[in-house]
Amino acid sequence: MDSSTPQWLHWKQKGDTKYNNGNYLRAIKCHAPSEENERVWWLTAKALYGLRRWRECAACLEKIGGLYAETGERREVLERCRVRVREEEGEYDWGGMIEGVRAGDGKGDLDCADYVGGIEVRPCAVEGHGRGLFTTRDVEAGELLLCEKAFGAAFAKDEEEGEGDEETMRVRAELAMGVFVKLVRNPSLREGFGELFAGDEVDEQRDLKGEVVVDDTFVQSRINYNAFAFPLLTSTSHQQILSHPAGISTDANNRGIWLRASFINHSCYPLVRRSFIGDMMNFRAQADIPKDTELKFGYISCLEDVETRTEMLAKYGFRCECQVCIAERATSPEKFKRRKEITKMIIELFEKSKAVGLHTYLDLLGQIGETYIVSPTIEPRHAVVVPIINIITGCQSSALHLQVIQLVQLLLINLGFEFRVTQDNFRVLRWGYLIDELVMALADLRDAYAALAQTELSRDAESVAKKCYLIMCGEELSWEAAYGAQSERRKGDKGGSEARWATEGKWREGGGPN
Ligand SMILES: C[S@@+](CC[C@H](N)C(=O)[O-])C[C@H]1O[C@@H](n2cnc3c(N)ncnc32)[C@H](O)[C@@H]1O
Repeated sequence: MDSSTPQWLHWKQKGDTKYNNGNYLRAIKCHAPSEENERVWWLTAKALYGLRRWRECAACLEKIGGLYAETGERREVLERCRVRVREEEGEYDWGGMIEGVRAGDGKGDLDCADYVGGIEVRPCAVEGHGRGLFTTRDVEAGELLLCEKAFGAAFAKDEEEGEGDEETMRVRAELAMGVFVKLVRNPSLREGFGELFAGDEVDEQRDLKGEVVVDDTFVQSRINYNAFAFPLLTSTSHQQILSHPAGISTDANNRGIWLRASFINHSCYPLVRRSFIGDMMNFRAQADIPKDTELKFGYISCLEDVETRTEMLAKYGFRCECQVCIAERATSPEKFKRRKEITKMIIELFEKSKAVGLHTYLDLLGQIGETYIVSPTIEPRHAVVVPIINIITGCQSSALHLQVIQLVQLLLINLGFEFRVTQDNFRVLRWGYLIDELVMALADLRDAYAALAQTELSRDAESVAKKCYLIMCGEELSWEAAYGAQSERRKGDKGGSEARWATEGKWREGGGPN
């Protein structure tokens, strides 16, 4: 230090350098020893904001406000702190967040706080499952259980610009580098990151003080087990899934890591659904869930067959023994063969536009059902989804509203839902397995009831459809554009449902039951 430099200025300059390098905690330590200097407090407040310590940041700004004249910039940060505190209580401006993602030019780095509702990390009772996320109270289907900002995220370039595997490698490397730099600059974040599952045999280095060394092993071992790809907006990928033949989202090449969400274990029959608005991940309950239940969700697509799922999960170092896997493994090869044959028969009927009545399709769908050895509440009957969706589309084109209603109800039963329908009331009693196609089918149910002037039933069907949409996409605001009165599908475009058939054969207009 130059002897002419006052001590407060020396600490301030040191703190500024640390702050500019993103080393917030050290910045606070440098700034704090100074007297109640306006600029020092302001930098301290900004450092606290960077560390996501909103309440302390607000207290700091209020302190400056009490000592010095107000400035617009400080008022703005104080207001942002207040918004963050409301977010911590579960009050989010979903519309503003969607706008933020759209304005982000391919990046979804949102300035939002985390919300944790009715869940906590606990050790699992099953040996080898480590820790898991459990409900601390009864929760209802659709409830927001977690909204968490990524600890680190890397965003893929546009499809055209990206170069397949090379782009995937770039995104992975960017994520690892971003996490590494963050941990090196902010020692206070190391403990939380270090808590993540890192495999059983990770060889971590310790320094002379016994503290873990932030190196490639420390970062990469945790990224391997906890990071995953995510879309910028799940509402967009929901539409893509419905309109792409193979049901694959083209918008999930970004990669991120979330600390709290990382404690959730896998099941092929998930109880929660994860969705994204930028780098904010939402977990919503997919059913009414009692207190003290372990929440699980699908690490991989649960629509794959059990061999593929087992292979995909092997990279996480475990074999899934959930209810679906157990049932599927116990099903004989003959039953799988029969399932395939019947599905093929249904496709052929469609392709040849044979004049068959709905009862023929219902009979064949029933035969698919007989190839399952347990109830759909245990193992959802995925094999009926594509046929039913296509038969619904066929019925719609012939204005067969009663048949649409019958088919959507059949789909619900095959996915493990239980419901009650009276003359003026349609209510879900038990939530089953949620898939993107179900939202579309429930919107069709709403339209079919409306066409038959069953207004109350149409309203109830829409409310169930909207709840499913909320669970799948995280928010309801985009519902109107996707399925509302002004949406393309209400104007005649059925959201590409015809293309769903293309996985096995091609659906043609005019096919289906008569
Ligand atoms: C993202 S972590 C989940 C949290 C982890 N249980 C913990 O204690 O930190 C993923 C790891 O959890 C374990 N795991 C997750 N789901 C499992 C399941 N269904 N059966 C057995 N182990 C599971 C596996 O070791 C997996 O690699």
